[in-house]
Amino acid sequence: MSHTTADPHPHHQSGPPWATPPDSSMAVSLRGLTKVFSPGTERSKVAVNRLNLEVPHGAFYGLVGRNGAGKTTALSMLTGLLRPTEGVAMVSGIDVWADSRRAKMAMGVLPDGMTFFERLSGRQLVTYAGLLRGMDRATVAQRTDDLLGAMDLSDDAGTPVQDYSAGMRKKVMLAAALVHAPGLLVLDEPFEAVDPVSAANIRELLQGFARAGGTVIVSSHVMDLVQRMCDHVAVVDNGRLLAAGTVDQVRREKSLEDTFVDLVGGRTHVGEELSWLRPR
Ligand SMILES: Nc1ncnc2c1ncn2[C@@H]1O[C@H](COP(=O)(O)OP(=O)(O)OP(=O)(O)O)[C@@H](O)[C@H]1O
Repeated sequence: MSHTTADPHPHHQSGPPWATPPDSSMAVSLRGLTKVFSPGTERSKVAVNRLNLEVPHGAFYGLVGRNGAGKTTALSMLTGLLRPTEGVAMVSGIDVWADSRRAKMAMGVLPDGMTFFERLSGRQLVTYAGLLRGMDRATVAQRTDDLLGAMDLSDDAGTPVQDYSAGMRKKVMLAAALVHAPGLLVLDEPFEAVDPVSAANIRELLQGFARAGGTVIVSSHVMDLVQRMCDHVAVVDNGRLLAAGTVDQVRREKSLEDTFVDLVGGRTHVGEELSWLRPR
């Protein structure tokens, strides 16, 4: 039996399967971005399916979708961490997979659930991230202090990252993503496990960055947060883009949460299906 899901492009066009080329005037332009895991096997999975997206410079873009919708996979292909099966990811006119070194210099990335060099202290980790980007020591030292302060980590700057809580790890990784002041920030679930005071500080920092012309892409499950914080939003489900645009265009007159549930469907009537789940 053939597994048609393994091949997202069954018609084998000769040229690329997108109508217009990537837009190099955008902060991010995705064309036909596709990831098939374990192609040609029974476990074959199309995690991201011909994603097209335009992110203008200065946008604060939210990426929302259910668990397993393909957000992390899409962001990993955009940031040079996971090679696409097909399609193009462009950052400020730089093709991420043709010129990944230059593309990576242009972005700050907070990957999902990844911490590197656990034995370094918070200060060492952020310092290392800065030096790795070719910055001079004095500037790195100044920015590291500023960032650790903004993340409420000054008191723990000397503690090894392996002893940090989940929220503290998230914050120190965010500081490491910001230290070289990139034009584009790509942040996977930046507020997960972060306390409300730190979240408010980070939100303010990111909004200031976007107001100054920087571009931010965040993935999140928290619709209320996206509605309040972002000016644009993209909804993905099953690897496909369901809607994208300004938050007001996407949600129209409703709340983003209601629009999201309408778009992706799938509300289960838990009360009926789990009727056994009742305290006796
Ligand atoms: N390395 C992998 N091998 C096989 N399948 C994978 C792999 N990584 C992700 N997937 C599958 O791809 C789909 C998309 O996963 P992804 O992590 O991108 O979702 P997500 O939208 O980030 O989800 P969440 O909100 O739960 O973090 C899921 O069905 C997942 O099981």
